[in-house]
Amino acid sequence: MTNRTKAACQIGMYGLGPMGRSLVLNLADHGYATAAYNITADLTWQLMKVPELPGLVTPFFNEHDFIAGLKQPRTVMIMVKSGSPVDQVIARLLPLMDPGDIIIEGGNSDFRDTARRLRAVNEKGVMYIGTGVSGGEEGARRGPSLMPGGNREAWPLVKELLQSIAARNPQGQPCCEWIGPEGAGHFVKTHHNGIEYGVMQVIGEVCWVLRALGLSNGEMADTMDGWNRHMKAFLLEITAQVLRANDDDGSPLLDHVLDVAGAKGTGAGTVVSALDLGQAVNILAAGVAARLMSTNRPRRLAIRDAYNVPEPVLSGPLEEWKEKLGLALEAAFALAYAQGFTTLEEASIQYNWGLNLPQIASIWGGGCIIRAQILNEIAAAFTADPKLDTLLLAPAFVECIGRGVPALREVVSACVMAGLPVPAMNSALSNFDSMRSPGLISASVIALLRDLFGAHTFQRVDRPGTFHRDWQRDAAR
Ligand SMILES: NC(=O)C1=CN([C@@H]2O[C@H](COP(=O)(O)OP(=O)(O)OC[C@H]3O[C@@H](n4cnc5c(N)ncnc54)[C@H](OP(=O)(O)O)[C@@H]3O)[C@@H](O)[C@H]2O)C=CC1
Ligand SMILES: O=C(CO)[C@H](O)[C@H](O)COP(=O)(O)O
Repeated sequence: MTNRTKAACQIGMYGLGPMGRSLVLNLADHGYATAAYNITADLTWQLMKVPELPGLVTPFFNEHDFIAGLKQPRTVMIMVKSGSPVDQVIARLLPLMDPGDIIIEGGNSDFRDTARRLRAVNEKGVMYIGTGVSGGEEGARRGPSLMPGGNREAWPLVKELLQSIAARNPQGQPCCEWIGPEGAGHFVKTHHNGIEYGVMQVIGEVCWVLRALGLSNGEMADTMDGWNRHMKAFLLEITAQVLRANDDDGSPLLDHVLDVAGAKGTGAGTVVSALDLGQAVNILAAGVAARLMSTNRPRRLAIRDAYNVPEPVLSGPLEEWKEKLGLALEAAFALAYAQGFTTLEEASIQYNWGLNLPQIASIWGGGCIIRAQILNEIAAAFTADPKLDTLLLAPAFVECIGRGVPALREVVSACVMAGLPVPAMNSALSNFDSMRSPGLISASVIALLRDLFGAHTFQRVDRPGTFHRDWQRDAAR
């Protein structure tokens, strides 16, 4: 450590992978003297090679110097692979820190882990913030959406710093506000990713439909751009970008890409934590399951060979298809975002977090991967009615979903008949049909089956209370 840097840094970044490195540069751009450390020196050297590395960035090569290089009370942000690496890093840093210092952990952590870490760190008097960070590498560099939660008393100490590096939404507000206690910040980020899974799967399915209609990649990209003029969704924007990307030989990159989609786990985390809260997030779950099914390619190829099924082909007037698909896409998006927000609302109640839903919509309005015009409508809906039970009852949603569902139904039906899998669009439709059905006969049947085999009782439409039938007596008759 040089004299210039001795205890001079306002924040330390532990972890210089794509996200940590970008956040370091973002912090320096905003005038924050930043200490940078990575467990292996390679990534630190890579950071030092960044052209015109701002003078405000100071690399460190051991943890003692890194912590000693921070102004007190110290603020350390951890940006490493989620899971046990976070625990390992905390275990190494905590003995070097003092009461009043702050740890900000910004990976995609499970919210229960965050609550556990917060308690452990607090025992030493160190404050803990678990923050969601969204926007990928470019977002982290130029302005991410940030979802901090944990020790509220730490918020005034880091608010200015975090808000200064965050994106601004279309209304000019910083995409960073306090989310809530314990693991609330990471919970909200996980569910952001769950929505991301759902809408990415919908987009992928729409691309497949366009391909089955015979469109070239460029035509598909133009179609996305057309829809995106009013949907203003970042994921649609980058879909057009990837559809236009060419390989080195000038051929479309998409045509060379293996049909296997990875997943680091936040989608599954969304589904599990939603189920824990009694929420069925079937559109988001369809996104998770579709990626899982893509991964075993040898098995898929063996099944394809065993059944010898032809590639799906769709036909019909192209302009009509595009119009239907656009409406179906909008409705499926609306249903996916609605599922995400319903779980947030439920988490807020069950965990007593006091989540500010309009504010979360506004934080997601810029910087993050799921930013889109629809978030303005979501913010407006929860502002107009803070007790709104479901977005499906908000006037803007009633209009969008009501308009789009007939088209969604036609698209899903045609795909089912052609053998083109559209699990997310199908789930969106099933979700809507289940929610708007006056009587779910299937549920009544299940209620009786459970009563028959397990004496679980059932309720009646004509009388209050719970009932059990003497099924043995029926059988004896
Ligand atoms: N990439 C993205 O788009 C986004 C990522 N995130 C989350 O941010 C976090 C960082 O992501 P990203 O930058 O992409 O990189 P990775 O998730 O790939 O994590 C890489 C970093 O973790 C460090 N690391 C791994 N194991 C350990 C360990 N046991 N002890 C100390 N350091 C360790 C690596 O150091 P080394 O290489 O030297 O081992 C490297 O600095 C993750 O939780 C990720 O889920 C959040 C939003 C977006
Ligand atoms: O958090 C993110 C975006 O919001 C990360 O890019 C995350 O890795 C995406 O999830 P997955 O790897 O499961 O696709």
